[in-house]
Amino acid sequence: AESTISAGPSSARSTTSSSASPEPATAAAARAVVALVAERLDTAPEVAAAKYHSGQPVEDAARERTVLDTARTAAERDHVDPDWVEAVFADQIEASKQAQTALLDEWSRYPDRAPAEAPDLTTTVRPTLDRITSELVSGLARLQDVRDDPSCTRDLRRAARAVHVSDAPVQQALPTAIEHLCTVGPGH
Ligand SMILES: C=C(O[C@@H]1C=C(C(=O)O)C=C[C@H]1O)C(=O)O
Repeated sequence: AESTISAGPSSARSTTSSSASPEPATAAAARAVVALVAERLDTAPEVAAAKYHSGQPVEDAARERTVLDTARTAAERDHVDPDWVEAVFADQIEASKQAQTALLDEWSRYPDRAPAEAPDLTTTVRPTLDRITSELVSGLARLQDVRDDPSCTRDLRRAARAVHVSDAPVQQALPTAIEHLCTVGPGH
């Protein structure tokens, strides 16, 4: 049956279309970015495992510079604010080190909880991180348009609460990882 649009008052069409609201776009962009942030942070146990077995320190300043430079270059290519992208990636690095430090501390106190094996950092984990870098910059290109919206922080927190990560030290580092994603709210 064809629907007929009656001119009666009960079916009066609203002059404001629901698609005019910025909210859904903000929520969707926030969810996509938080999923990538969580995926990146969830590599911390593997990175920590590699370092536990190799004895390498958590911090690798040269690698950090490479990560930040790669993110900046991708931002410029995708027309995203490079300073914002660099600040967001600095948070990702900080959050990863926070989770790694907590895990290594736990494993040194309770060696039976330490992973028996570790993936290779250079050939396995870092290539994964590099793939996420480019995906995250694309996600930030979408979030950029709504990062000033008052709803950005709320949508981000909501997405962060709903996201699943592997363990408590990773979960605890999430607030650090989302700190500068929106231009209003925490950190501003
Ligand atoms: C993840 C690592 O640990 C630290 C965190 C980094 C990151 O999040 O990209 C980079 C270098 C390290 O300071 C790593 O060594 O690859």
